[in-house]
Amino acid sequence: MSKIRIYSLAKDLGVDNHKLLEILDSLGVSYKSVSSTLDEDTVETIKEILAGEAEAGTASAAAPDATDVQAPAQPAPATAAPAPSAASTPSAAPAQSAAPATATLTQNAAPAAPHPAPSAAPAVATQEVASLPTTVEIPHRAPVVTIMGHVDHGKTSLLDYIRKTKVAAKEAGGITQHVGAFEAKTSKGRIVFIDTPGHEAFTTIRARGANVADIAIIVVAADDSIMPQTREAVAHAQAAKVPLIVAVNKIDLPQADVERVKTDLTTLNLVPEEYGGDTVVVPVSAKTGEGVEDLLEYISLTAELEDLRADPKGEFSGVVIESRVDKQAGVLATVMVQQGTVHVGDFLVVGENYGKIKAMTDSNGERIKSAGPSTPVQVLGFSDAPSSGDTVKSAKNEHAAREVVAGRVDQRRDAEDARVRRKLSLDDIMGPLGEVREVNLVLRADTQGSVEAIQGILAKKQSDDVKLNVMLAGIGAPTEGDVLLASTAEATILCFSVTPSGSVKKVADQKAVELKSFRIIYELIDEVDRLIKGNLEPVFEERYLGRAEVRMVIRHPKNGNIAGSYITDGSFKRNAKAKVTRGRTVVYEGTVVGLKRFKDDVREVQQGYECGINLDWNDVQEGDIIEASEMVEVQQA
Ligand SMILES: Nc1nc2c(ncn2[C@@H]2O[C@H](COP(=O)(O)OP(=O)(O)OP(=O)(O)O)[C@@H](O)[C@H]2O)c(=O)[nH]1
Repeated sequence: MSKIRIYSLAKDLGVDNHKLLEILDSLGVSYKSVSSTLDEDTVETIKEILAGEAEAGTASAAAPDATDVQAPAQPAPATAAPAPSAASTPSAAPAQSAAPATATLTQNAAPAAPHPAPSAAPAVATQEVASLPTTVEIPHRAPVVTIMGHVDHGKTSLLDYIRKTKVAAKEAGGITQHVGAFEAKTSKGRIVFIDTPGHEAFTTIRARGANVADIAIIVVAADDSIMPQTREAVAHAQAAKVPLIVAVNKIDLPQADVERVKTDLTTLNLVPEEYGGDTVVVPVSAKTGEGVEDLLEYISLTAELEDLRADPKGEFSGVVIESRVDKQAGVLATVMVQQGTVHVGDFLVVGENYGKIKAMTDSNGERIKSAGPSTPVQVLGFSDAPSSGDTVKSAKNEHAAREVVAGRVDQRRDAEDARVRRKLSLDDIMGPLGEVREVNLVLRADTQGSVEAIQGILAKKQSDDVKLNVMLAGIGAPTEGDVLLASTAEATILCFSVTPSGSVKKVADQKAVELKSFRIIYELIDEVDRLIKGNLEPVFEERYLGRAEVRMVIRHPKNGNIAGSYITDGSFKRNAKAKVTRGRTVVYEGTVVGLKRFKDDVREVQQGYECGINLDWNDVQEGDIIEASEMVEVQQA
């Protein structure tokens, strides 16, 4: 017998994937995903364990106890893991979010109740899980998937095929509007596809701090293999830390070469499972539909492992996917519900605007009254079009919505003011101590050879303190996509022997992304050194400034006691550190908060002059010696 994947074995044995993962955990067998393969010995051991459990189950069935209450009275058909089939009726499939233990049990199968994440999962026996109260658990939600890939590799066709076969056809006369997302019903539950260009899901939306996609499908045409935008798509998915599945499309073409794609994927550090890695590669044809069911099943399996949950009863929050202004209807915004439930009539706040939902439609264009997690809805009711990636919250009433908006306006103004006034404190400059700093880079060069050479040098520059992350390394001039990636990941774009176009430079400027071009490799390396240094924690040392003798104490009605002093050595500066000694004892350490010459505030006073020193301390006495010093950054080699 050859190796078998975990999910295939689960299907063969009629048990839940999580059940198998629990057994593997208890056996100490490591796996990366449900599509990891198992060897023959492990399969035999699993079968023995399950047989043992079945026997024990039969015995306990004879003498039922409290944990068996959920077992069906009649033997049920094996529906726990239906084989993917285009013929399966969508309505028969329990929605993933409707997870309560309503699924019929097979003899060993766990109910379709929410499962704990496999890594965190103690090996709880199936029947114990069945007896746990499901009410305390946050229900599962449907996965949100985005499809990305190189131009013409078939993203739109694949989405269209899924939409055509998996979305209930609209009633005649109904108008289906483009809302940027749709829901597919599969034999494994609901899957939500975002059909805005994948880049947007990962750049515009992520740049605003929201993450809308749970899983990325990277489409690669089997006759073309890895292309520049494939690399970009992979980099985006990796930067967003979402699991990715590779769909090798166009396998119906005679020149299709799936094996070549698999080999090429390894150059992106994506090692297909067949080669011992953990990248799921699914051959499909958007034209004939071959493999599409498998792809949907892999999406569901990945979602199951991700253990995606959201509370429909929790506080509502969502993300704007897209918005447009309709001449007749007004502002139409597509919002992905992430938490809680949104209702017609609710007040929503987005950015510095709010609105009351006048009407809501689902992705089929049907009017709906409410929507729960992982549901894309088109909302009518905003007065201004919100931007993609904006977070949407609800407010109790109009008054509360206004208050939230007013608070945000204030906050923005304060932040703007602060940016103008900002002076860095030592803590700001130094940041948290002892952390490994990361320098994110996007690398563009003229040839594969240059890319590899630069990457080789960069690898040697890493240290315990600084990690260099090359988010994307590609051949050719940087693209706007690179800039968006760099902006989200706070990366610097380094170009070697390639020239960025004017439009790319403009976007980089707008997004405040550093874009630097080099013709000499050592200059590029010098820049990397500078970036590394910029990331090193600066070292400061205290440097002596001067000394003053307190000759009289001046009582000031507002500023307290001021030390009328004579600078005997060096100089004094405002904001310098101050140390006061009386005899041999240090009586005060603080800051020179003010310096005066006669009635004027001054920044600095030199040796030989008299001045008033305000220490923001009232106990200064005649005869005290004040010493001033300042913190200076030490240049590191
Ligand atoms: N033979 C074959 N052709 C396909 C398949 N999928 C897509 N195509 C064709 O490939 C071309 C590009 O497909 P699209 O779906 O527009 O590709 P895309 O990736 O969405 O392209 P952009 O939106 O331009 O980035 C079209 O002519 C499709 O008909 C497939 O599975 N088999």
